[in-house]
Amino acid sequence: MCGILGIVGQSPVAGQLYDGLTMLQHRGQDAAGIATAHGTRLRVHRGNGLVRDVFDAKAMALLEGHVGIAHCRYPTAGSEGSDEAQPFYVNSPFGIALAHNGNLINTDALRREVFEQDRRNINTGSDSEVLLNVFAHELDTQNALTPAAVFAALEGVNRRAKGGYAVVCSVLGLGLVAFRDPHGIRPLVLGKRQGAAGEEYIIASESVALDVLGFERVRDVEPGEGIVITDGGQLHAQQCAPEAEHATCIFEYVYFARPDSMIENISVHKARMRMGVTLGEKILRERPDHDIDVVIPIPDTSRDSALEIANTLGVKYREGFIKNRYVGRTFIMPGQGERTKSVKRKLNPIPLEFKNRVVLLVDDSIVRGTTSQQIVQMARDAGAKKVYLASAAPPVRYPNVYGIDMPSSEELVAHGRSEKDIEQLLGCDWLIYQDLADLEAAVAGPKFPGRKFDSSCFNGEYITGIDADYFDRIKQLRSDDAKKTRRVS
Ligand SMILES: O=P(O)(O)OC[C@H]1O[C@H](OP(=O)(O)OP(=O)(O)O)[C@H](O)[C@@H]1O
Ligand SMILES: NC(=O)CC[C@H](N)C(=O)O
Ligand SMILES: [Mg+2]
Repeated sequence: MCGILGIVGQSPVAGQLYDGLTMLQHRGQDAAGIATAHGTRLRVHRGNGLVRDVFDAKAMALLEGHVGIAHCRYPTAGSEGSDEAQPFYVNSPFGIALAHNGNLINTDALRREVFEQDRRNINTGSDSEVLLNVFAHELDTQNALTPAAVFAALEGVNRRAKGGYAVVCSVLGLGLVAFRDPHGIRPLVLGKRQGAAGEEYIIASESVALDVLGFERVRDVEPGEGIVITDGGQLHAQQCAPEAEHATCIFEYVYFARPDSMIENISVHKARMRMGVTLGEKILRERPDHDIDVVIPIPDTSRDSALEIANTLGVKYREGFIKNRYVGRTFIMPGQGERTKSVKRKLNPIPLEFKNRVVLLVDDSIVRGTTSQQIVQMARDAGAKKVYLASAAPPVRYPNVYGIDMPSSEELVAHGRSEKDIEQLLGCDWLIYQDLADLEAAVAGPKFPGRKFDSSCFNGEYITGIDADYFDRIKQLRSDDAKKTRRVS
């Protein structure tokens, strides 16, 4: 998952883009970049690393302009190289920089089309560079640079691109353009702020970026909608795709987003708390006479649901694992070796919370099982009498193809295994998963009962439809083995 944002301000925006990007760092730790529009030039600075590593004072000073976009990357396509850091830039038409969160599922076909029909070269393995060139071509055919021309171009993009995409672009001579795929798989939110000379706007992956910069949340960008905010601060919005089923990725609520974000008018924090209540109720249904002494979260993301499980069970909640604040998120690290090593460096137990107790460890999700396998052992080593494990999400059995890098089902611990098999593999005394219907109801909450989500990694139902051979192709390109081979060669 990547983090994206764009700002149209009345004063230089580079510093604000930097601050906003640090609020989205949890969405991508591999690379970061900013592009600003200044007169007739688009200034771009990008590179591998965390936001704080990529930018220094000199780079920031060059990022002049009152309009700009920013990106932090968690790769799902191409390589991890610095040439695939975003924003991407094309000089024709007009000069466009683009930042993309998501993943296209027809990249290969589009790449061929772009080369053969649109006569554009794609220089990297990135799906986002392909998307930029599709947009550039469609805008070029409009022979105008107006909001109406952009909306017509976006109709073309939405016809051609398939998959998950939330996008911000800086178009020289016009302003900021944003759009979201017709199903609204990836999140995108619009905010505004009163400047001295009128309104200033922001568009970002998550509302936390708005909070820190003093923008008020206006609304989500609608699925299939295009938004143009001109350099002068005029906002234009139009639907650019035929109506399609709205299905935001449920994994945003489970793991990706920060709890202090609002996505589609749902508080991520509250959604996670409700997941805890429903899972607590399931535990009580399955084991009314349970012997759990203490509920312990596996920090960070599981905390909200773990607390509510404890409240529902009427059992103590204890922070038994202390997180090293200088180690990032392990799941979005690129290689399995690094992920495995990082769990130990990241989480350390406080033995007195485990000694002679029956502990219920709670995680938000179990994907490859990297975290849970080690944590269960750590709990035993710390003296736990019995170790139970609860997952606030159902078993992840299918690849994600819309912006989460889990391309190969064989790498998923739950793939092809029963819950009993997984319990054994993870080495716990009892493993309990949330049911999918409960997860969906918990996220929808009382305000949006029956709301539909993209839950493909749990049920294998892909909202865009998917070619039968797609999974084999991405497995060859993006499995951990394929990445390892690429790094060595
Ligand atoms: O089964 P796995 O493949 O290990 O993946 C799932 C784990 O990875 C994530 O934690 P992460 O360390 O990325 O971030 P967090 O600190 O936000 O929980 C998630 O919260 C689970 O703990
Ligand atoms: N996680 C994402 O949103 C990734 C964006 C894009 N597919 C890339 O790999 O750079
Ligand atoms: Mg975690």
